[in-house]
Amino acid sequence: RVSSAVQDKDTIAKSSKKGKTKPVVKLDTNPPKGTRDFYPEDMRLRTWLFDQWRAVAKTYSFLEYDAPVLESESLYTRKAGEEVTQQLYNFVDKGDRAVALRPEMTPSLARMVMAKKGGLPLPLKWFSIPQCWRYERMTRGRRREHFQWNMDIWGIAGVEAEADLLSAMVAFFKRVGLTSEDVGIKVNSRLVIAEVLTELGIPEDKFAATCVLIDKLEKVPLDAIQGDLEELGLDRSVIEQLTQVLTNNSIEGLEETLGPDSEAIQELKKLVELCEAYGIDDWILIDASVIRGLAYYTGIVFEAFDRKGVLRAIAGGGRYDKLLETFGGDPTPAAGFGFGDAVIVELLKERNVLPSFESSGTDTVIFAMNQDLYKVALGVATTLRENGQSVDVVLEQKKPKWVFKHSDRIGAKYCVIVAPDEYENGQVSVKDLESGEQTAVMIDALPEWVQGTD
Ligand SMILES: OCc1cccc(Br)n1
Repeated sequence: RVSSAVQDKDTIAKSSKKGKTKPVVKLDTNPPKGTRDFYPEDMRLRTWLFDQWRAVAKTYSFLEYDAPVLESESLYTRKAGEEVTQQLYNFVDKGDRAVALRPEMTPSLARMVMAKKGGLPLPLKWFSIPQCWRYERMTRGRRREHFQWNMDIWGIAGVEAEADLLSAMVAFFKRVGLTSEDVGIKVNSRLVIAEVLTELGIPEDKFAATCVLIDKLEKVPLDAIQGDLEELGLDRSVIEQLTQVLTNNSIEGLEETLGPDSEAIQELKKLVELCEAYGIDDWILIDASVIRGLAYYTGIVFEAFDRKGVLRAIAGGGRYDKLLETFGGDPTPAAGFGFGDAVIVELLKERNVLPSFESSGTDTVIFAMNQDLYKVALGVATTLRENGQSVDVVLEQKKPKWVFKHSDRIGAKYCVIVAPDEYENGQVSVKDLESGEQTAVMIDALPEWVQGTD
């Protein structure tokens, strides 16, 4: 029985066969709410972006890993009010298990590291490009999935890890044609907040949730989080004093507040020195207002942004030394970043540095002028493919006009025509689709011809 939802007249096309009306449900061709289809041209862009991410990961000697998109919900049941856990794409499966589509990759990575119980030689530098999910009421029509380049270093306690990660982030920006005029990376340390909260007598077990609240303050006025503050037992004056400190955008300014012995100041100074050694200091800004919305960050945090201030954060990351312990694992230092696929593409389009993806990448379209020569064309196609060309065989009898139009539409470079006259001389006709020049080539000489093409 077709569900009542599709019984309405708009979606049923009546097909009358022998007078019987058999309702045919018209398929809704949209992808599920908040998700995207990637048609070939979209896929070429996505593959190009992932190739840039993989190339940088390789030059930084990071190894690729992956994990299921479906995880136990228990990986994300942190009680710090983070957006990412409040918008979990979760459900109970047919085995009555509480599961979720991963909203981020770091907990899966932590699970994988923990599963090896110290059997993994540290430090490890791993990367992944997982599709991550959230279930947001479509009030704002925002996406529910994105691909996020994750780069993480486990086993290094010093800011050397953060500096290497920042350098990798900059290497990507430079690789895709962005400069430090286009993008900056704000750097802060949650130790700044920790030291201020300690000074104000706030117990350490409230730090994470306070950070999440402060991060929310960037988007909503203080009144909107008053309830959360009271729930945390935080006096409004604490937040006002804290936000005062967070307006600092220099180490010197912070030093006045925190004093020269501050651990936060020491680590920020060292990180800046290392960034100078990487040659990326012109990308880096100290900005004490950067908190990031994930509860598990424990030290340095950073956020890449477009300097015109038009777009949302491009990428973000930081140190999360306690994550494994929250899963019952051994204390293991860790730092990493996440880099979404949507904002960076918006930025590249806006800065006009996105390559064109119109061409299919096909080198040669081949067709037989008549059916008798079809098998000859297949042999020629095989020779061209075995010599490394991407070859599109016209699989049905078509007139040259159609073939040239098709070749042009897919952006092929050459068209090989198998025609009776040339074939009698053991040749095919090759048309250079850019110059329009057409020449006869011996079939036996095609490997050399391929080598001579660009
Ligand atoms: O950046 C937060 C996030 C998580 C999962 C999916 C999407 Br879209 N966005």
